[in-house]
Amino acid sequence: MITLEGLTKRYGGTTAVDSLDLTISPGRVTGFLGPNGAGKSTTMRMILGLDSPSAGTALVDGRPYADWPRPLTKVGALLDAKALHPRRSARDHLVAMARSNGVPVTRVDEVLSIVGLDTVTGKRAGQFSLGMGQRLGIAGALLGDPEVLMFDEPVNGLDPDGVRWVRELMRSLAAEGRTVFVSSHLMSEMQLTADQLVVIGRGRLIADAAVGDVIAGSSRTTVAVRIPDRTQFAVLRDRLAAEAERVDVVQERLVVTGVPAERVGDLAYELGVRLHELVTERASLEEAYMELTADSVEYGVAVAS
Ligand SMILES: Nc1ncnc2c1ncn2[C@@H]1O[C@H](COP(=O)(O)OP(=O)(O)OP(=O)(O)O)[C@@H](O)[C@H]1O
Repeated sequence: MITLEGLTKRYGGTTAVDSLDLTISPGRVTGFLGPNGAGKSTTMRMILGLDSPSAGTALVDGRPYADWPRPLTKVGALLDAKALHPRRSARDHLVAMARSNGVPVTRVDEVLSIVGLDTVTGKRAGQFSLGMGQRLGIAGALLGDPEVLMFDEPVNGLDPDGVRWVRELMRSLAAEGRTVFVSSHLMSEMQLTADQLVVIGRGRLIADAAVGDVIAGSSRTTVAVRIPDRTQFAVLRDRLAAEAERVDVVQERLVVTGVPAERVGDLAYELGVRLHELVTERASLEEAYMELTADSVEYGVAVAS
C-alpha cells in the first residue's frame, strides 16, 4: 500500500505537487492520470525517495521507501526506461541491479523470460529499440519480486502486441495481491487496464474513484430513445425537457442528458408512449477525463467552437 499525506513539492515558484492525500491499495491496478506537467512523475519520484517532499509524507507500507532494508524487494519501479548504461547487455544490467540489492542472480533469467527478452540477453542496451528498453525497465521493476509496483508510461513505444502484454502483466500482478500504480496518457488503454483512477491537475487531486464511477460521472453519458409515432415523440420530448439537462434530436432519436434510462422508461410508460429503443450511451474514459481536467491543462490549445 502507498500512502500520501499532504504531499507537496515546490520548485522555486512552481508547486508541482500540492497537498496530495491519497491511499493506493493492493490487489488492483490504479491508473494515475493528468495532463502534461500535472505532477505525476514528481509524485512517483517522491514515493521512491528520488525527490524529497517540500511538505508531507509518502509512505510504502507505513515507512518511507528508503527506510526499507532492501527497497527493491518492496517496491519495483519503471520511471525512465532510457536510464540504462548503453554498453551493458540486458543481462549484465539486471545482474548489476540484483547484486547491489541482495537479489539472487538466478532471478535475472526469470525476469528476462517474463518480459520476453530471453533471446536477446547479450545485446547491448544502446542497441535496443524503445520497446525493448521498456521491457528491460519492466524486468528491472520485477527483479525483487516486490509487493508494490510503479510504472511511469510503461506502454510508451510498444507495438499493439506489447501494449496488450503490459495490460495483461499489470492485471496479473494486481490479481496476485500486489499494489500496481501506473501512469499513462492513453485513456483507452487505462479504461481496459485500471480498476481505480487517480486524476491530478496542477499538482492537485481531481478524482480518486473506480473507473466505472469516473465514466458514469461524466455529463456525456446520455440516454437515447427511438419513438415510432411522431405525436408521441413530441409528447415525450416536451415532458423530458422539463427535467433533463438537455434534450437533443439526433438522427430521429431523442438524446437525453441528465435523466437515467429507468426514469425515461417510466415516463414513457406513464404517458403511453411506445418505444422501439431505450439505450444508455456511456461516455468513454477519454471524454470523462477531458471534462475532469478541462480547467487544469497547462499547455492547452484553444479550440474554436
Ligand atoms: N527538477 C525540476 N525542476 C523544476 N521544475 C520541475 C522539475 N521537475 C518537474 N518540474 C515541474 O513540475 C511540474 C510537474 O512536472 P511532472 O514531470 O511531475 O509532471 P507530469 O505529470 O509527470 O508530466 P508529463 O505527463 O508531461 O510527464 C511541471 O510544471 C514541471 O515543469
